[in-house]
Amino acid sequence: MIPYKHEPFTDFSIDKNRTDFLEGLKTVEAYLGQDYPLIIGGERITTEDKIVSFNPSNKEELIGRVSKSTKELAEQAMQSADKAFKTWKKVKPEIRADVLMRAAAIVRRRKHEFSALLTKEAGKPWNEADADTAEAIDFLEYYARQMLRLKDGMPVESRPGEDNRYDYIPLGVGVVISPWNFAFAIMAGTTVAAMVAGNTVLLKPASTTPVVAYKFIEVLEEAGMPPGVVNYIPGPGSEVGDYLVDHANTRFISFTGSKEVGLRIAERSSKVNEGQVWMKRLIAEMGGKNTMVVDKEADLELAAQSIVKSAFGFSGQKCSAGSRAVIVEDVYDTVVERVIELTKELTIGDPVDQSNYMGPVIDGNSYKKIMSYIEIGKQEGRLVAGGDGDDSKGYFVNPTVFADLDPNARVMQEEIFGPVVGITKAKDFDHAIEIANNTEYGLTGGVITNNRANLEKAREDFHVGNLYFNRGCTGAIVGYQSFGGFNMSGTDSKAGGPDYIGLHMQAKTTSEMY
Ligand SMILES: NC(=O)c1ccc[n+]([C@@H]2O[C@H](COP(=O)([O-])OP(=O)(O)OC[C@H]3O[C@@H](n4cnc5c(N)ncnc54)[C@H](O)[C@@H]3O)[C@@H](O)[C@H]2O)c1
Ligand SMILES: N[C@@H](CCC=O)C(=O)O
Repeated sequence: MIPYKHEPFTDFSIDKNRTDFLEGLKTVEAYLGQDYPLIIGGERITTEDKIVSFNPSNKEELIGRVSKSTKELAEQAMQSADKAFKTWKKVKPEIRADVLMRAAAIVRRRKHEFSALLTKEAGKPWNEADADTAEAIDFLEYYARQMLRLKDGMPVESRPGEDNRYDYIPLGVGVVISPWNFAFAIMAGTTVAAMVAGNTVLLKPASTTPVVAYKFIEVLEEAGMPPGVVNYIPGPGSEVGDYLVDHANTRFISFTGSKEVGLRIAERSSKVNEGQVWMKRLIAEMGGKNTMVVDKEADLELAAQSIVKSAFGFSGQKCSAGSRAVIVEDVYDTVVERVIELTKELTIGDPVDQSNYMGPVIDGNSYKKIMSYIEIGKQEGRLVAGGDGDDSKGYFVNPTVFADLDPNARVMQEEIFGPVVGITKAKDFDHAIEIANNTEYGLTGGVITNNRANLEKAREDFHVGNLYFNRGCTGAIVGYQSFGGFNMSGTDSKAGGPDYIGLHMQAKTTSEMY
């Protein structure tokens, strides 16, 4: 097997690549508005009640109507996953890994179609959609290889006349609950990490982006996944999610989403229900309130560029987004001025048009939430860019910058999950790190400085799971910058990291005397 290397991003300055992406859009446009069933035990099940997926750039454009799971259907899926586990766990790890490698090849062949679907269903600009698809391919390639690394367990010591072994075995049925913001990569990555380890999966994708998840299950089937190994059961989190989290047969839950839902799952999953003979394992990846720190000895253009890119890439709808900046007072005015200039240059509109840097936010609820935070920001700080939006056709919020905020202001503390960045002034570098740490989250952070001692100070004291020096704080690459955070950002389960697959297994010791 060739060594893992991440999937390169598409260079859209090349004519051929632009044409290919436009072809992808045409392919997707030809299947817009279709109905999609649930997939339980390989069987297609259609329900009357539907989840309706719209294009967030154009509320009138229907992406698809997806059958909606109920508790009864979730129960059926649980039984099917339970049955499939009995055989899937015995399938050789090499064969399980093979399904992922084949799936990666299929997605790679249909790369621009998948990205175009993300542009339509999630409102992703071309480069962001391309990165999401590339990350999905990376998860497939990387986790397949990681499984092969773990398939023979770990070496342990033996004594004369004794053979000791340390093997990894799968856990059981896992519930995978995924978010809409990396509708392909995170949905696919969390699903295949669980299945390649020999578990079976109940996948509940986010209700705003269920179509891309359906298309991915089709890919897994084409790649040789047996029926029942991954069951596709979109449905309301409050009904289907709670039911499966509480279920006595659920062995583990892999959740990615907000702090609020993550904590609810943590609480419910810790309760032992009737018939349950294990403590459920929880992998939770939650929100962030991530800070870009700018020192006085720094490349100030790089600082401004990094703040803007981290804040407004995919309209700030990344858990990694740099939603706050802390700038040392000596360079504060210069950096803020440049951030304002760069922000005002950003283009916003339907991401189908490649020239738009930013597309919409995901839906009406998100639009309302972001606009209400913008009103709060106007009371708390100095609005220096943006501050408005337009939801007449789609959900567009202009990139918004608040300066001169108190570090404890709400817009500096609460996850807004939209194109809003708050800026505050620090007396010196130590003060900047202190402010950067004054949040309940601990996901990503960035430091822009040319001072080696300050970089080392940040390495030790800036308490985040993913810390970046002299670059922005988004865009972790599978296998290179394993991703996951501290504190209220989750269980620091590092997606795309060398120990991630291990979280989906349990170690068994056997000791034989000769
Ligand atoms: N740390 C990470 O790796 C990471 C990655 C992406 C997104 N996020 C976070 O996700 C959030 C945005 O995504 P979102 O809006 O989809 O989050 P969300 O918490 O609203 O929803 C996430 C998933 O949970 C489901 N859900 C809702 N209620 C549930 C319940 N009671 N039981 C079980 N499942 C339930 C939803 O249907 C969805 O599938 C942000 O907070 C962002 O920071 C974190
Ligand atoms: N892994 C992504 C963020 C995922 C959450 O939204 C990044 O590093 O930007």
